[in-house]
This record gives sequence, C-alpha cells and structure tokens, in this order.
Amino acid sequence: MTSWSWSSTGTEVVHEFEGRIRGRTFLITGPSDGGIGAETALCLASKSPSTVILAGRDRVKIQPVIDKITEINSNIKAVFVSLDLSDQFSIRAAAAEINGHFDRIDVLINNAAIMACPYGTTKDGFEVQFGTNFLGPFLLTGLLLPKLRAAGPGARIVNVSSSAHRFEGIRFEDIDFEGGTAYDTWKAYGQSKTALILMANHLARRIPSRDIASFAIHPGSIASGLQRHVDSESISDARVKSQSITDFEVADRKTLQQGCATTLFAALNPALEGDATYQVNMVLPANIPSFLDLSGLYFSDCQLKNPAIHACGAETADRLWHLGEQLLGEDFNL
Ligand SMILES: NC(=O)c1ccc[n+]([C@@H]2O[C@H](COP(=O)([O-])OP(=O)(O)OC[C@H]3O[C@@H](n4cnc5c(N)ncnc54)[C@H](O)[C@@H]3O)[C@@H](O)[C@H]2O)c1
Repeated sequence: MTSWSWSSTGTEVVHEFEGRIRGRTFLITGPSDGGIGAETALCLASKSPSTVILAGRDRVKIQPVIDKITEINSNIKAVFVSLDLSDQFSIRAAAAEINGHFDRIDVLINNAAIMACPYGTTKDGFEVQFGTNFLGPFLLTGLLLPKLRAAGPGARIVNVSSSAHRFEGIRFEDIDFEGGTAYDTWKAYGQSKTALILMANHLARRIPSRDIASFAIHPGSIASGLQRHVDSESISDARVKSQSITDFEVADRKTLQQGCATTLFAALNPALEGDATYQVNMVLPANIPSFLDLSGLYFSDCQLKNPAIHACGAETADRLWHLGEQLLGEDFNL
C-alpha cells in the first residue's frame, strides 16, 4: 500500500484509486494550462473518467488541456464551460448549462482562485478575493448540489484552500476591509481561504458523507500563474505574518505533479468517508479509529492536518454559510 507524504504525486494517487475514476464525471474550476487544476485533470484523464468538465474564464488557456486529455484518451468527454467566479450572472449561467447537460457530477473540485491582488470589487460589489475565492465557489456548489446528490455514493466536493488561511479568520464585522481603506491583500486572501475550509465543515455536518463528502485541502507551494501579483517584498511580508508557515518558502516548492496529489487524494480516497473496508493509511491521533468519517476536515501533503483555530467550529461555519446565502439572496435548504 502506498505511503502518503509531502512528495506523493497525482499519478500515484490516481493509480491507487483508479476504481473511483473510471466512468465518472469530474468538474474542475480554473484548470488553466500550467496550473494545479490542469494537472489534476490530466491525472484523472489517465484513468478513463467518462467526462471532465473544465470550467473557467478563458477558453484559450483551457483548450490546450482539453487537447491533451483527448490525446490521452479520445473517449473522454472533455468539455469547456464558461465560468467567471467574480460574476454571479456568469456562475448562474454556467450552473444552468451544467445542470442541463449532465445527469450527475461525481466530484466537484473548487480549484480556481486569485491571490494577493490589489483592492477591487467583483461585478457584484464584493471584495474581490472574498467574492472570487469564496462567494463564487459557494454559489456554484449550492447550485450544483442536486447533481452531486444524483451521483450517489462517492460524490465529493473538494475546496482547494491554502496554508495562507492562517493569515486571517472571517471578519464578520468588516468583510470588505472598510471598503478598501484598510486593505491588506494577504489577510483578504487568508479570509477567503479560511472561508473555504469552513464551507467544507458546514457541508459535512449537513449532508451525510455517504451522499456527498466534503473536504478542504492545501496543495503545497507550487510555481504557477497564481503569483502574478506577488513580488519578493510581498512574499516576505506574508512570511512575517504567517511565521510558522514554512511551506511558503520557495525552496520547498512542489512540482505540479506533487501539487495536485492532495486534491486527488481528497477527491478519491474511499477511506475518508468512513468505509471500514479501506485503511486510511495516514498518521492519525491514537484515539481516532482508522474507519472514522473524515468528511469536513482539512488535508495537506495527503495527510489530515489541523487548520488554524479560526477555521474550525460549527458556529463559525454556520454563521458564514448564512452570511453567504444572505449576500447572494439564496437558500440552499441545508
Ligand atoms: N500555487 C500555490 O503555491 C498555491 C498554494 C496554496 C494554494 N493554492 C491554490 O491552488 C489553486 C490553484 O492555483 P494555481 O497555483 O494552479 O494557480 P493558477 O493561477 O494556475 O490557477 C488559478 C485558476 O483560477 C482561475 N481564476 C481566477 N479568477 C477566476 C474567476 N474569476 N473565474 C474563474 N476562474 C478564475 C485562473 O484563470 C486559473 O485558471 C488556487 O485555489 C490557489 O489558491 C496554490
């Protein structure tokens, strides 16, 4: 049995859990060529899923990934869906298209994000990182829940968070940093990534994991298009804020193959939903049985990890869920 660690690769994960891929439908947001989402899609494609839905803003950046999937296996349906997570109108249109064309979604991977960009607002007027990284995936997930339920056992939601969630909790009294006057771009990124961990926590408590299991993960530090707003001064500023986050060091960077491993581990490993026929094969505290239902929890390096205290707690998770519904005028009836 594979031993999972910092250096595990996406190829190793899909090899181990091949049975959870064949014939299934996967939706990945933000799978631009050269990013973690694209590598996730390519690893899945090597094990014959029926469909990979690639949802993003820019078809030109995603078409090369579709071409590579088709090269790997021309029987896979690789479909582009136009999706701008900073625009409710676009998210609703994408969800309507997906709901209209597909019977089921087995795994939704909320991978897309922006990081440490200057202050701005989304088309709907929300602070840009909270709006794009949390409210967008939150709305998309809520609108797609019926198709995830339709997939039956093994359905999963994976929120790609970050160790940078440690920079900030949810600023319930000042979500948008006083309209930008007190803006700290790293704290805003941290808040949005904390929100994704709390969202997985809320989903896991409201939906039995045999119907849909939900996880949040940190992929590691990987060179990608994400760092376009980040210069060395900003990185050292972030290091000072994070203190304990050693994986922010460039020297510790993972390859894309290593960077997609934890996403795939959370998307596919049957042991995580409490199936006693599989061994978790992870380092767990001594008092936790190996067949525990781990839905709602946080993973990094293909291991269960503790997130920051501010990213834990049912009360905070429920409060955030209701705030999201209120801001978007939705009731997902969970
Ligand atoms: N690269 C790292 O070191 C690192 C570390 C921790 C967490 N992460 C997380 O991993 C995920 C993938 O990041 P990556 O490193 O592959 O970066 P990336 O920039 O290659 O991927 C991010 C994707 O999100 C898309 N995106 C951005 N705004 C969008 C919008 N409004 N609507 C739709 N799509 C949008 C981008 O077009 C891109 O395809 C992100 O959630 C990121 O926060 C990355």
